[in-house]
Amino acid sequence: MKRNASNVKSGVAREGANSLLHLLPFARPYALQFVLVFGLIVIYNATSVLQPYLVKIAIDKEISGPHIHTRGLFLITGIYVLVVLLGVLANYLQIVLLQYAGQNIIQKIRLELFTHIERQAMKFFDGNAIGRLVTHVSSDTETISQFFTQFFLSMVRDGLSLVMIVVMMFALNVRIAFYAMFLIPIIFLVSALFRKRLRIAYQTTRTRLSNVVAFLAENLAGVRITQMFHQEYRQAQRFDVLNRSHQTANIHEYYVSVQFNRVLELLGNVAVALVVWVGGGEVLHKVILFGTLYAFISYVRQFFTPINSLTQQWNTLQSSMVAADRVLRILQTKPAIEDPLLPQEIKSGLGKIVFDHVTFAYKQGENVLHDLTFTIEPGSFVGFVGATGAGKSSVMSLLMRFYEVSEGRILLDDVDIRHYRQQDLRRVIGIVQQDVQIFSGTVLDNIRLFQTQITEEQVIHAAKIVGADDFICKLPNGYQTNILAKGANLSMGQRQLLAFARIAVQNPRVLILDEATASLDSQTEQWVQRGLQTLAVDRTTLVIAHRLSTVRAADQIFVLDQGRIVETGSHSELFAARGLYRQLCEKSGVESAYVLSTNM
Ligand SMILES: Nc1ncnc2c1ncn2[C@@H]1O[C@H](COP(=O)(O)OP(=O)(O)OP(=O)(O)O)[C@@H](O)[C@H]1O
Repeated sequence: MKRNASNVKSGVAREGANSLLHLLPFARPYALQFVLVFGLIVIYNATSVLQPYLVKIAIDKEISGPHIHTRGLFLITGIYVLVVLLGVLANYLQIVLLQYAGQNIIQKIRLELFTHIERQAMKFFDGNAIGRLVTHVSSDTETISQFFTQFFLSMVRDGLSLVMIVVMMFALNVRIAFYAMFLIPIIFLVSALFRKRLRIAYQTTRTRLSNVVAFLAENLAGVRITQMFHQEYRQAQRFDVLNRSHQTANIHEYYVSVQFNRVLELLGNVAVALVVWVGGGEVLHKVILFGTLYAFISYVRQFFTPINSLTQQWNTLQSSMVAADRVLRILQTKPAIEDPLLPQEIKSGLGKIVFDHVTFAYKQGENVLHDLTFTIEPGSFVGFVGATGAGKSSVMSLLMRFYEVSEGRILLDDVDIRHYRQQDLRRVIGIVQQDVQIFSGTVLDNIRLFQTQITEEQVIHAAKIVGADDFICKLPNGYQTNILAKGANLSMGQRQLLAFARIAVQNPRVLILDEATASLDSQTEQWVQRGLQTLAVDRTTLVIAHRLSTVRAADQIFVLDQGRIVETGSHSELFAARGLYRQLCEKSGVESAYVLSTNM
């Protein structure tokens, strides 16, 4: 069992390492910077090991020698200062270059990730929570950059530093060097023991922090519901539990880290004591000079810094591997819907729509639409009605090609929509949903969706057509008014009118209204209806409405039931047929009153 677990673990590590390798091409353009960084690290390390050696020369030759050489002492002090300055400069340049490369690498990975996510079909978003995608684009890329900056830096700088220190010690005196090395196996043993504890502590803290963040994101998004159901106290308690568990993990992480550092410090001091004991004896017996002993003490002290740093880097490596794995998994997910190699131009047709034996399933084997066949004539106004879950929105999603049909085909102006480029298709089909998406920016930006080639005059003209101009002009800065997050400073009806203006600007030949008026009060619904009527002129318009009044004037109404079209006809035909449509009308009191009055 244990073996299995370790096999799984090594498999995960291998995958993580492979993922990091796959991301290396992002670092390739900065190869020169990395080479320069390497050179600068060598200079910096050389200056570090040179410093104790210069002091040794000063002590042995100039201070404790038979003659006092003030000039020599001055010269060595000067060289020492120059060496220190060179080290500082090399270190500074190395950090700047490495950060430059690291930040450029994340910027490129982030852009690639974002554009890749944007190209994905809706199926991808069904399986990947938005919160997680945000984490991948923001913090996972940041973690990967630490691999290029911290991990790479530490491996080269600290690894080289250890080698240089050991070489210097052996060059100075082999016997004392052996004594100084005496503790190395113990240091490695301690490091290995702590590495595991540090890794677990680090991962626990990260996991608990992401729980806190996920809870926070979910709750802030649903804060209205929390307030509506007076759940503030209960949610705060749940948050407190998560927050405390993160606090405990964080304190434990520091505790392990401090323990490790102190043990290392203790071992370092034991090593110094050993060197003082053995080296001091050698000085007394005049085998070595005092300066050499000083240099040894300095090297032993220097020796522990890279060991500490290298041990800590395992955390960076582990988290970079996990992050690289997640990022790569997204980058390697091919969009479920691809454009054809030789796309067909969308000709200026009128917007005829044909569903030809269309069957569709979100999950294989669970069909939600069954063998739908119908034709919508260009410029007509059709309604889709049916109980919740009947499949109305799914029909529209297929027409927009957010999902791919499982069987059959959909034609727009007699061409299978799979022969068009998705961009072209969506340019000629406009959709307005009940929940209007508002972006940060001005009213103008939101209507023209940041397409600056659309002039302000065109935007104003579009707003006038749908009747949005009136309320926009009353806003503090008119079209230049900044809209608050999620359109908080606009009413639901105003947001709908804004969405209509968006459509009017784009001037698509097909218009889809997905329950656009479902939650408006009757006054607002009236002006939204007026906007809609103007918008629908000369366009094929498909409306989904729970309020049947929205579609009673439709040329044709499709009644859906469990993914099948069960009735088709005009309002009066369907009402007279006394089928499902009539039942739906009678269920909604307002509708039946209207319908009955018009039928009498
Ligand atoms: N993204 C999805 N993944 C899996 N199943 C889905 C998804 N979207 C809808 N469904 C399922 O497909 C069926 C049809 O849903 P659809 O949203 O098309 O119905 P609808 O008639 O528009 O309902 P409503 O009026 O409530 O919006 C339902 O059973 C629903 O649970």
